[in-house]
Amino acid sequence: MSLPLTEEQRKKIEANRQKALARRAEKLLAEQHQKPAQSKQGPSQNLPRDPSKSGSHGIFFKQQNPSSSFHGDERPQNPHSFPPNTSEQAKGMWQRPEEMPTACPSHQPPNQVTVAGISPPLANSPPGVPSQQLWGCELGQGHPQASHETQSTPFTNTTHKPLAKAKNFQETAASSSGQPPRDTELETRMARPSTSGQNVSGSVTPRTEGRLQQKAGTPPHRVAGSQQGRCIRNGERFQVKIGYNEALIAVFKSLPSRSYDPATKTWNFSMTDYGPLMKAAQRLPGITLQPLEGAEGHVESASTSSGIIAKTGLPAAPSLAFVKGQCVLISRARFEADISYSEDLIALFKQMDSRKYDVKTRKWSFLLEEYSKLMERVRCLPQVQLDPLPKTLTLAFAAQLQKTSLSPVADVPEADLSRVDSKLVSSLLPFQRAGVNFAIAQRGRLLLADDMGLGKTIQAICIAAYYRKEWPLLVVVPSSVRFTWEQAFRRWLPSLNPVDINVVVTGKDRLTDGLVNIVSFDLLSKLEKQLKPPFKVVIIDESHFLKNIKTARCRAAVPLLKVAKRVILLSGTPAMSRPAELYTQILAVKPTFFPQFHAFGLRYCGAKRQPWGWDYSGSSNLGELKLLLEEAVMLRRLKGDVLSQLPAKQRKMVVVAPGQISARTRAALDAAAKEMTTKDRTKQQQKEALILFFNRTAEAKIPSVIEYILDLLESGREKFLVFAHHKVVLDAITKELERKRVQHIRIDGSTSSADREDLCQQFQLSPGPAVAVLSITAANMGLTFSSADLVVFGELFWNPGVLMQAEDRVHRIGQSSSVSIHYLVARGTADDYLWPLIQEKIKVLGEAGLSETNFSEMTEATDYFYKDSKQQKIYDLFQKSFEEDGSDMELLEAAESFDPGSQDTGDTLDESTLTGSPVKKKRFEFFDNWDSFTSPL
Ligand SMILES: Nc1ncnc2c1ncn2[C@@H]1O[C@H](COP(=O)(O)OP(=O)(O)OP(=O)(O)O)[C@@H](O)[C@H]1O
Repeated sequence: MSLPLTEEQRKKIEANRQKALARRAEKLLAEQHQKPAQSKQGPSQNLPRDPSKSGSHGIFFKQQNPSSSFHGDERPQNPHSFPPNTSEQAKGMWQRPEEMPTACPSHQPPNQVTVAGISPPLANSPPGVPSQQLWGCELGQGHPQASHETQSTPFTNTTHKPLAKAKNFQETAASSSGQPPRDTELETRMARPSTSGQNVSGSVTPRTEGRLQQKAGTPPHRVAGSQQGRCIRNGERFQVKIGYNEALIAVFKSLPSRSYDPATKTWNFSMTDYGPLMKAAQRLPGITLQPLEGAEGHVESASTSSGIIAKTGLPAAPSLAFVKGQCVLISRARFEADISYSEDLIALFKQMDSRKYDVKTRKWSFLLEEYSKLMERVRCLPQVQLDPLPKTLTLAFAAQLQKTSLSPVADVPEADLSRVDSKLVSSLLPFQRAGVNFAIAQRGRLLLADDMGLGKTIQAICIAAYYRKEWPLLVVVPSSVRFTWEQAFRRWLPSLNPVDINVVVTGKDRLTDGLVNIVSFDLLSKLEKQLKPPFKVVIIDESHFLKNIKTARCRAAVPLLKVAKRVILLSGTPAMSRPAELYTQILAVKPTFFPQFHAFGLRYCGAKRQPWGWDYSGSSNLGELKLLLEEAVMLRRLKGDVLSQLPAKQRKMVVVAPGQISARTRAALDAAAKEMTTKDRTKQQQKEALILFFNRTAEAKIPSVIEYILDLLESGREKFLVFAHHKVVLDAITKELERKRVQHIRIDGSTSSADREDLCQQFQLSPGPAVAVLSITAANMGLTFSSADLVVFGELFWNPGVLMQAEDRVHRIGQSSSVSIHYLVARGTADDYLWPLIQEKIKVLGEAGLSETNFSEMTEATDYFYKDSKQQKIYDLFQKSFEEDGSDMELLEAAESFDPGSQDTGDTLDESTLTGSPVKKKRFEFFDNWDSFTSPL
């Protein structure tokens, strides 16, 4: 690591530089005098006035001596690329492409190096990233991982002071757009007959310099002493202090970056316009502009490159401007150079067969197969730093780079699924089959990011079943859907013996007891020790739960995923607000892509250094990130893409966790069930027992329902309806939503008709996340909530007609999407009887042609109801009770007035009941940060 230069050292270097410049000038002048004929003609007559014109004829012109003293660049030069011979300078200042070195010589003397690929001023680089030896072309070929590595090097370069200035100028120019803004009207007016844009797609607008030559349009001489002014640096811009001059003002107005400050009555410009302005000013009679301190090279460059012979009669010097930019992937086949203007660079670009110029973005792009060639040549341009594509990209797109694949979309072969249960395979929708093919082409490592409700579960089970020989399988899921997954395995893999499915319910259970082991995120981190030997096949549902690398769940899961052979991540919303959230999921699928977060952060999170450290909350190069993900990590289809393959309604039965029912509630439920089946009870007593059972079910389900709602919100579900029946359930849900500050409305029996309409509108128009908490009986008709496409039934209701009506609050005119309906069903509660009852009734209605809906076709677990004699009895009782006149009313009233706190069971719904076990409590604390991860900082 070098130390920064002292002031004294800097002065000495500058003095030596000046001496060298003077010597060089004298020498050249002497040579000019010795060749009067040639000097009469002037080198400019041997040179094309505008190198870009020549470029259009397929000739590449390259200045031979960028180390020429006159532009003030003291960087040592590559003698092979730029012969120091002065006669060469005079005659061969521009060179044909065939004369251009195609690669930088690798045998440079240590004191003669070019700086292509180096980020000056290296002294400004942020610390924290290992230093890299960057001198010399051959080092450029080594592709420092990405620009950030270069920038991050704590490196002090003793020869880069003026260059540092130039770099600063260019950084302004290379800001987000990469090119200075342009005045198209002016361009049309002032365009010279340049052919620089020929042979490219779109036309290249003439450069500012050319416009200014025409604008000024004056002979190249000056009227001495008329009007004097000077340029003053002002941050990233410069200001011109000079009295009024009409011609000069016209020049100012032609510059794209112009800005007039009425307070100081001065014009100021970005450094990109410095050269053109100085050049134009030199051509105005009577105007003398003192250049910016330390930027004399710009002036020389400006005058000489426009064909004006400097007083010394010396050949044109190259522009001192240091341009810096990066390569960015813009499609599977092409990359773009995101860099500001450089004459040499444009000439080089024009040598590429696949070049394209985009007039809108003003950027050049090329086929990936020309990437290596281009980069090799760019490395030989001393004043250009074009950062390469990250290595990860060149590996992911190796086929395109080597020209073995030019297909605009990836070719995914059809997988042989003969080893997977035919029931599953034949049920796959075409897009689901394509998803399985993609996963197998990716060797079982992918992020399946299909929109919600598109059937990620069935696809994941199919992919995992393809690798069945490598099982035991681990399935990590939010705790609210553990049992739904169990049911899905039973449904889709009939070949799997149900006893081989192990749902881990407590921290004492074994994680490896089954062939299929289903565990919640939270329990996984507790059972980490049981992960040896590691699982070879792992499914992670709602993988965005891993987005925060600091969480215990992430720390437990990521190492496991890195070593697993197959990793199937599922998420409808892999990132909700920023690319940083994707990092752990990418790491899990492709551990070698970005082993260090910093590299990912610099490229895709717009990383910025702040006084407190690095800020990775932004985003950058998102198009490229998407391409990389689609190529090698992620498959994502939106509902709209596959709508024609989807049913209008998709129902899902969600088995909610019985583990969340407290011991007291469980005892109360059992007592009520017993009461219903006890002999010699009167009808009234049985009915009372049924009401109690129903009420206790409501109470028992509250924590699971709330957890499920919060899981949905965390998963990015923006708007949905939650139907419940008991007041106590509706109250608990709204209370929790208030606590979490989630926007919501509530409509129940106490809501007036006028308010219902208002609330409905409020929900419909709400732009962000919103939940409508609705009473099944009071809000099942007359309301439209078509801005949502998901309905959750926290409770079941015995009348399927009412459920259908409730579902249709979203499934109605105005709804353009397929809607998802989730029924939350709790085992060991009244749901055991209500669910089959509902199915039975719907079946009957269907047979009578009164209902098109068949629940069992689109829901898991049709075998949910286990018919032993006791259960049958309760079921019959339910059926009878609900069919009798007036029963509904009695049950409804009982539900409305049910207050568990007033029951004589001593079982109250306090905070701890809601939040359940200590594990749950912790989980709820996690959700307290909900706001922070759903909205950008
Ligand atoms: N090919 C299919 N055949 C029958 N039912 C299907 C099929 N695909 C999906 N389903 C059903 O559609 C419903 C939604 O599927 P699933 O829960 O897997 O969606 P998802 O993509 O995981 O949604 P989310 O992101 O909301 O969890 C389920 O009830 C599922 O059984």
